[in-house]
Amino acid sequence: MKHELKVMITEAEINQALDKMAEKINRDYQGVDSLLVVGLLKGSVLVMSDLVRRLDGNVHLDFMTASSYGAGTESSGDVKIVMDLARSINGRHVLIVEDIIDTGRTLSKVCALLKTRNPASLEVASFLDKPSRRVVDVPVKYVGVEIPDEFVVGYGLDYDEAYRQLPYIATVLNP
Ligand SMILES: O=P(O)(O)OC[C@H]1O[C@H](OP(=O)(O)OP(=O)(O)O)[C@H](O)[C@@H]1O
Ligand code: HPA
Ligand SMILES: [Mg+2]
Repeated sequence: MKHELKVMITEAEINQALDKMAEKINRDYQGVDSLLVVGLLKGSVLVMSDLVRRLDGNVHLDFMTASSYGAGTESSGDVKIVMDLARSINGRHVLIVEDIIDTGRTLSKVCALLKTRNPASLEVASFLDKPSRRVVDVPVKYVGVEIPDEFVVGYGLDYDEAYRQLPYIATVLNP
């Protein structure tokens, strides 16, 4: 079936939001000798690459794969760590980058796990935030855009793995 998409956030609006997020992050981490940016695959790939290009200082990258949404639009609630980080985060300043925080289950699980590994600091930057859907409370220090309770695709976000490559964010009118 062909999906009908309606643009919610344009490429220009994404870039404006990224500029603001990066400005805050650069201000907060000024003077920190190195920042480890952790992208949660696969959703964070686009925001990760666009955000880190805007960061100053000594930035290192690592990735983790967490997955809870199968083929549908509802989280299974069962968050699996499919691939772990490549290196230790002991004593590191860690910034997790996500495409979206929805129920909060993914970030809650990942933050709890990473906290046990003694980072010097641990914060979250999520491009999208759907606060009305939250089931688990997770502190997100940097948010690009707050959105209403609609299933969105594009800019890393998928519907059954499709549409991640879109340079804008859209709603699916006929899921
Ligand atoms: O706040 P939550 O309700 O947990 O939802 C947010 C998470 O769900 C999506 O990932 P998904 O598990 O679908 O994997 P993906 O990143 O590979 O798309 C999205 O990328 C976030 O990681
Ligand atoms: O709105 C969404 N779209 C795609 N994936 C998601 N994972 C959580 N929420 C969403
Ligand atoms: Mg994800």
